[in-house]
Amino acid sequence: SLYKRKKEWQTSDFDVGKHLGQGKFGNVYLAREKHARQPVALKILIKKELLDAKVAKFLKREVEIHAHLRHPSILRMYGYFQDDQHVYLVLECASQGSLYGKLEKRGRFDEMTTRQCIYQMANALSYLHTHGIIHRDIKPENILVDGKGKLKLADFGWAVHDRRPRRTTFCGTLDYLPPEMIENKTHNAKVDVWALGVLAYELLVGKPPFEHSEYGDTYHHIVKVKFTFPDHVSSLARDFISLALQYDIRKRSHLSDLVRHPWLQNTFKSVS
Ligand SMILES: Nc1ncnc(NCCc2cnc(NC(=O)Nc3cccc(C(F)(F)F)c3)s2)c1Br
Repeated sequence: SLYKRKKEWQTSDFDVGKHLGQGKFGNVYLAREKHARQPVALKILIKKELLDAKVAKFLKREVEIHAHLRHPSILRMYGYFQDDQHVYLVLECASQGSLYGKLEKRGRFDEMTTRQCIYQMANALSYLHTHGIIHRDIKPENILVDGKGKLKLADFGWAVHDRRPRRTTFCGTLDYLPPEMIENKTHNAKVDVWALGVLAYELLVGKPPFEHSEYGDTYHHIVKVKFTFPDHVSSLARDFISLALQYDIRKRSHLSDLVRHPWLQNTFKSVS
């Protein structure tokens, strides 16, 4: 099987099939590894683009982190290989695509579906934090759905082994960033707790809590933690989300407390 392979993979070990998705630095294809006859997702990255964008070291760190992770709610990275133009990531295939795609189609999820999603992601994050890893990029685009409707956290492009607070700069959407990151203060694993609160809100409501057309307005609403719930959101869901969206990281719940929150109790773990 994929686990017991001896030598390095090469492209001839795979039959490449349909295009699954377009990522920031390359495309993802459905592929079959010829010997194990197992479907995988093959992410093909263009070396020149990685070098031009100066992200090669991030990718190296991601592979080192991701390849060693084993958890039912984390997308497996079986390995990687390269040739002169490309880097290939050999990934578990999530046949139902991304949670982003499902959310876009449905508009928003009901509470039961949302609770199942958040329960699985809270456990995946708890596993990461126990291993000293912060994901730092939790959002529906980075959460995939397998054939049985189980969620798989993916894309550890921004993940870090972080045992000490560090400074970093971000580009891209602010929606999921906590105050301490956009105010460029030190940050820690609690950034993922904040993002889990944003995720729970977005799945229930259909858009993230601080979304505004102007960057400046989003910034202002995040640092003031200014958001409102539509009437249909239950009081238990509001309580859960409010515990995660705390400005002060000392007041922001630990994941270990959130996984025990009444809102997440006895969820039956799959997304229809
Ligand atoms: N149906 C599907 N089933 C399985 N997978 C699918 N898509 C791939 C999901 C990913 C998992 N892991 C990833 N990792 C990276 O992309 N890493 C990456 C890439 C470039 C630069 C960098 C960095 F250098 F910036 F960090 C880091 S993409 C799909 Br659609």
